[in-house]
Amino acid sequence: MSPKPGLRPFKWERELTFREVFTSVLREVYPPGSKSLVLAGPEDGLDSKRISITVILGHPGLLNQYMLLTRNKAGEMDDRLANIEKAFEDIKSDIEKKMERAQQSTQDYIAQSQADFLAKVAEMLTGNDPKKGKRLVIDPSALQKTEGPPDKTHLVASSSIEKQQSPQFGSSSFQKFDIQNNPGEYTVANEASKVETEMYKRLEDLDHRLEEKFKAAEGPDARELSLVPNLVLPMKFKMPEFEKFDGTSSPAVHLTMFCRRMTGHVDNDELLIHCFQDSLKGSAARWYNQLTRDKIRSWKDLAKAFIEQYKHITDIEPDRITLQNMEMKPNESFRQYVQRWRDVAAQMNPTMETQTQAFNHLLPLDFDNVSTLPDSYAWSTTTLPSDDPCHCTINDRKASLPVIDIGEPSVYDLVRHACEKWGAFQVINHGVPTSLFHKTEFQTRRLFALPTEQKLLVARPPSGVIGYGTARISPFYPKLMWTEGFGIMGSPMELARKIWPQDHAKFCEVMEQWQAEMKTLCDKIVRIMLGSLGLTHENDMKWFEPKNGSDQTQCVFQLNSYPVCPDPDRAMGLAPHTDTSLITLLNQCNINGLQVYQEGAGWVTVESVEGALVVNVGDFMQIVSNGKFKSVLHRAVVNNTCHRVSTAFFLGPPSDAEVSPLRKLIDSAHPPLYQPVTGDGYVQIKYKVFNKALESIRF
Ligand SMILES: O=C(O)CCC(=O)C(=O)O
Ligand SMILES: [Fe+2]
Repeated sequence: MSPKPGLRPFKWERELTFREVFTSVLREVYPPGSKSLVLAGPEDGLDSKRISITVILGHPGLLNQYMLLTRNKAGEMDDRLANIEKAFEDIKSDIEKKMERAQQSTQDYIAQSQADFLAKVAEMLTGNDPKKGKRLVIDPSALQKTEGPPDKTHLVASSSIEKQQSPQFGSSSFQKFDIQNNPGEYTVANEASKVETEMYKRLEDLDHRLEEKFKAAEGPDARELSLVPNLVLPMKFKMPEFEKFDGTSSPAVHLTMFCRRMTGHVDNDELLIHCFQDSLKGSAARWYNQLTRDKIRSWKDLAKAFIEQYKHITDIEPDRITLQNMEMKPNESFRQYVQRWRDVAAQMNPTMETQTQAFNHLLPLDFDNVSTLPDSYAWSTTTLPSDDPCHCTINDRKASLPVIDIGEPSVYDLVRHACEKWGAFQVINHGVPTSLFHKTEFQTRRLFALPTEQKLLVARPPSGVIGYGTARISPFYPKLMWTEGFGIMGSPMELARKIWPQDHAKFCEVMEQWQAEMKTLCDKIVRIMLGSLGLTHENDMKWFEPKNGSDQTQCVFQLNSYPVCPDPDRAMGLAPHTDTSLITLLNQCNINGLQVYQEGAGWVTVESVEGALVVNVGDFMQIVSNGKFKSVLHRAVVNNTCHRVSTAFFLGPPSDAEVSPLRKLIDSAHPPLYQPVTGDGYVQIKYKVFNKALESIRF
């Protein structure tokens, strides 16, 4: 409201208590000695909501038109204020007492309700008929004082200024008065009664809600909900920990894993049905919950319904190649990667490869903690394909792999002969320092002597080459191999730093030196091999020469470890394979284990010669030589006396180089035997068909 016309308004706005309204206005704004003042009523701008007061200093000529308050009048007001204050204090303390009582009643009631509720739940759980359980009881004495309509106390003030509103329920504003914009009279309600009424209402609500809850709990009979109401849990039965199925992996794999966990109870249909829900989560758990007894009468029914429900997932299961190609993401920890890999593997058809088997092909055994040969490592003749030469047990001791002195004048003939007959030979007098042999072996042993956990810090991904892991050929055989390996390409710095954060320099230095020596020696040997066929690097294998100063050949350096084996006759170090290289330089580190296969002779042990290196003809050399040189089939066996290590350096063509039989070796009598392939293309073929790769590109 606007002030009276003609008055000069003076506004003073601040939050006020009831007391302040009087004391401040009368004593401060109009101090003793003031002649007169005009105190505006609500109609003159008293804004009760904001507890503000507009005091209007009137023009002296107009003063008499308004109510005149003198100091005496102010004294009267003081007295009345004191009375009102006292009344207020009384009301307040009354309210507080009643509030306390009401609060106590509520607490008692809630405690009582909770006790009743728990009793009901206990009854339900123990199988007693919940309907006969205790009813929810409200202690009437606790609420006695709150019954009946709330009474009201009216305080009537003689001045419109004294109007006040009752404090808000639940607010902490008992000290504060609102001045209601309601002329005439003001009322202070009996707040205690209001509080109690409110409480009572809330308690009723609560009672109602609890009753509803009980009804819901009692509602459908627990027996109705169970698929197996008559289930009796076997004595001492403990629910196994299941891997939870969430509707996104293969249902068949899940069923298999579930049944494995339930070993010993697979004939107990009711138990299987009951436990199966524990192996589900999310939408799959919801699917289980809507099953009814008329549909699920046996475990078979449930398994069938489950497969039917999730069969679409089986249709899209990934194949093994998908798995092999799953790379570790840059920001992924190894454990996360393993989990992701397992998840994908779990979607594979179990007949193709079970999850566990699949992962075994990636992570080597913790050899230190195994004293007997696990079944998955036990090889027999039936483990190998029937057309595999491993079936042949002949070992002609008289035949042995040629040892060739590289400085000999007849080296070309010797090499040519060895490559044609054996696909391999041993080379001596090669110029690689003996001390480097020792250092390399030392660092190799140092690496493999580390605890498995530490080696797993640099685990090799399934389709990867570098890092620690099983033999890369492992997925092609049904049994696992007694070996662990570490792949390097170029500098091993990144991996070595993860293994030995402070102490990797020597390892890196030695491994790099060895690779450099091996590369030089490979070049020399390839020249001799090609030369023995009347060819040269420069003219016949242009891709072999460095382009723009950079060497494009692909070199992989593999460290192998074959720990002492408790049952070497039934174990396999490295199963038969040919190398995916032009040539391989192998250091047996003075312990026998390598065997090469020779037509008519069978598996021949390559006797370790101090300081010698084994040269294997690889698949690429067989292609470029148009089959003249044989890529040697070889394997590694294990022993029960000493921990064998070996190092293999594989020299390959640049990944984009076209590899095909060299032209000079082709004429009408010698047509090309192999289709051209790129370096990478052939590696992919090998990943798919393994030992049949050469055959698969044959014309
Ligand atoms: O350790 C051995 O003797 C054989 C190693 C081997 O053949 C390979 O790493 O490819
Ligand atoms: Fe090999």
